[in-house]
Amino acid sequence: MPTRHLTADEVRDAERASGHLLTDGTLMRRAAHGVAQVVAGELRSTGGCYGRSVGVVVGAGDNGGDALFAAADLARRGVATHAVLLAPDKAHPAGLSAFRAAGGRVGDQLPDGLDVVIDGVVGIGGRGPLRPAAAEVFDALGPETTIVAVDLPSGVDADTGEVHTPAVRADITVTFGFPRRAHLLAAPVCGRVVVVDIGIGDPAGEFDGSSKTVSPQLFSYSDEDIDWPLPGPGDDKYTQGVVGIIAGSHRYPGAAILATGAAVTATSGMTRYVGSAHAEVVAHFPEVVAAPDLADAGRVQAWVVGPGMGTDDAALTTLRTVLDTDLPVLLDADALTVVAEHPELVARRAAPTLLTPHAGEFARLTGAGVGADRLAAVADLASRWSLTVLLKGRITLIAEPSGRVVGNDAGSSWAATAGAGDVLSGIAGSLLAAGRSPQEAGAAAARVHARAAELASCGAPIGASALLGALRPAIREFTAPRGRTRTGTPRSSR
Ligand SMILES: NC(=O)C1=CN([C@@H]2O[C@H](COP(=O)(O)OP(=O)(O)OC[C@H]3O[C@@H](n4cnc5c(N)ncnc54)[C@H](O)[C@@H]3O)[C@@H](O)[C@H]2O)[C@@H](O)CC1
Ligand SMILES: Nc1ncnc2c1ncn2[C@@H]1O[C@H](COP(=O)(O)OP(=O)(O)O)[C@@H](O)[C@H]1O
Ligand SMILES: [K+]
Repeated sequence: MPTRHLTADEVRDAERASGHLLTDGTLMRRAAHGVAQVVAGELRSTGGCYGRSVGVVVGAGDNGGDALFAAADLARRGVATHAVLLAPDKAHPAGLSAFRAAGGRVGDQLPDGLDVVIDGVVGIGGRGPLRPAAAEVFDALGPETTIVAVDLPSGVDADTGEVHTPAVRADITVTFGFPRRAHLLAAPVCGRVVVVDIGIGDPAGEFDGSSKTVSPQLFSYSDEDIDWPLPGPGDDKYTQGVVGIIAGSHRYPGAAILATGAAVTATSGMTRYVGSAHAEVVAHFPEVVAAPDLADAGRVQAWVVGPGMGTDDAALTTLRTVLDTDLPVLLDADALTVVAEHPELVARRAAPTLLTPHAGEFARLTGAGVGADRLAAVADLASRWSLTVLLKGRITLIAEPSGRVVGNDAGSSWAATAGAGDVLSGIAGSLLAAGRSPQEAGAAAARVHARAAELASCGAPIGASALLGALRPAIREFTAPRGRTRTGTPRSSR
């Protein structure tokens, strides 16, 4: 099941709906206990709790309350605890009493050599960057100290995921009930995210696209949510969807080879190529059925158009022809530049359409930069143009016109290399041809692409050819245990 990421307001609604659990402090005690459990687990994995030392940085709100109660819990387990109160008059009174009663010490700064420091500066009530006094405390920590953020790393916006400067960089983030948007949108500064059950329910329930639910809605997929198309006993080369790639040129064959190679690798069945790099493509991948002109291409179930195709009149004509069909079309790179000049090309399209811009192409399409709120920006374009938009980056966001957005954290940044986008377009195009919706195709492609980058890299820089080379082992991780159901029902139709 996809995981929904809530806004701060939705979290507050969920907490309020829990009634007395909020007002009598039960939620905070459960939250604090969850934080203490995670910190204790961390200490146990490196030698045990007793005699270890933990610091807490405490702000003016309930986030600081969570941190103080958690530290009190740890103090009772034999951990030496030290607190810095950033706003001494406003520190959570009951939390502070519990902390002192458990033997915790309060000072102006934290001692050196702490095992763990708990960030209880701000949570969902935080606005803007970490203030200087708090930044000073975190800057003084040595690299050996593990930072555990309560709810969110302070200085990170809960809803947009904007990482202000300065902001805490956490090793672990412990949150309550449901992940917030920032846990996905700002994943690289959250570290490992642990969601503790504190007994509250999702206020919006299942997303139904109705106007009562907030829009956009952000989801993330687990590996189990990826439904990769596999050939069945009744399949032949045509039944699984034929993808057509229009990319690259005789002078610049790279994009053609990378996109076509990715399509060949991603699914079984057939890949067609159209363009002046046909000879180079076939030399690399003899299984590709290639033609120089669109008129001779043969039938396909989805088109990928754009990487390295140029932006001249011929490109415009080709684009118009492809977009006039009722087939799914993925537009990338040069095709996006052309569409930015000619938005009428996609305006009346009813067939599935997927745009895959990076930030620069996105700015060309909208006339404005992506800005700090990437989620709002991508959802807005998808809704205004009534098509699916995949915004590339470390966190890839795939937005449908309905306001449903799927995000994928690549987990590493090795894919930030020239030509990696061509590979992504080939993967996503072949999934479109296999009948996946643009959002499903984009989400599955982004996930497998990111995994391939990690597998190819193993800690060293890679080029796009290496990423393509690791695509098959990456896909295998998503298909191996889930090829068959016990009743023979295809998974995609359940
Ligand atoms: N409401 C509840 O029942 C629960 C709340 N919980 C905790 O409570 C937090 C929310 O508490 P609050 O609403 O009190 O808000 P926070 O504690 O997140 O922050 C609000 C306080 O921080 C100050 N502040 C805002 N931005 C700042 C900045 N950049 N630097 C320094 N100070 C800043 C504000 O003036 C305000 O005093 C959650 O994130 C969670 O940790 C948990 O205990 C679970 C239950
Ligand atoms: N910092 C990053 N971390 C992880 N993945 C990234 C990062 N930057 C870019 N990517 C991914 O790498 C690919 C780059 O695509 P693109 O910018 O179109 O490159 P090109 O046009 O050279 O092929 C996309 O899949 C994108 O999501
Ligand atoms: K925090």
